[in-house]
Amino acid sequence: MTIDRRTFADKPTLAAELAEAVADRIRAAITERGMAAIAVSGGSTPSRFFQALGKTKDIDWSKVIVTLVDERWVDETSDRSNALLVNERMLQGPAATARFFPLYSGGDEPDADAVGRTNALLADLPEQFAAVVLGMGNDGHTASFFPGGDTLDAALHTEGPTLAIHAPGAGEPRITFTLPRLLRTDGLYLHIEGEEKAEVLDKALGDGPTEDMPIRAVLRSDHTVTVYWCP
Ligand SMILES: O=C(O)C(O)[C@@H](O)[C@H](O)[C@H](O)COP(=O)(O)O
Repeated sequence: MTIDRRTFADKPTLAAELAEAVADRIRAAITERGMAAIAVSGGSTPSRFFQALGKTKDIDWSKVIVTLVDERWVDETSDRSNALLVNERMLQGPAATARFFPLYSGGDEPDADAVGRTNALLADLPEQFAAVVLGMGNDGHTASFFPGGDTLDAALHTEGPTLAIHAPGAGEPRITFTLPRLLRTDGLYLHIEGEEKAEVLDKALGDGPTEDMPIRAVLRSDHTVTVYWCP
């Protein structure tokens, strides 16, 4: 478990610095492997970071695949859609030529057919992500690894690449990359803002079961986690 905690003065500074770190990972992956894939989180925190990254000009965006670490099971017209957020905030301007792999594949429920359709699309992803950017909820969830999730154990321990998960705190049904798949990444970032989330992170770094705070499975993994935080 290696946690590299970085503190920034404010949200715009954090967004610019995180965008630069992810851009560096993308450029390095393109140089080494000819292409780059990144997986990003939805929610309310990443908007500024998406805009900063999407404006980056010195990336060959046509060699970049963008996907989500998790998605709410809603179509892309819903204001709950993480795909909508990424499309509106990141995949504009220079980044508009990137390919986007959605996790939502239609229908009311992420049933076996629907998840099968998503996983078939994701077969075109490179083996290794250049960067994975996680968020965290105040209940200690990350991606859609929610406390009380009906498939939490499988989400934390199987190859996936994705699976459906339902949880009391999740709102709608979710689809999420599994943790083993997300850990196949060059850079692993946790983007959190505000005092409350710093306290949640401190608690998660302490002793206690993973099921209570699933972010612990990430923090206790072999991968270095670089935390980007600002007040
Ligand atoms: O789709 C989602 O909800 C997520 O990807 C989720 O894991 C998110 O990162 C956290 O819930 C933090 O969300 P906020 O940034 O809104 O606090």
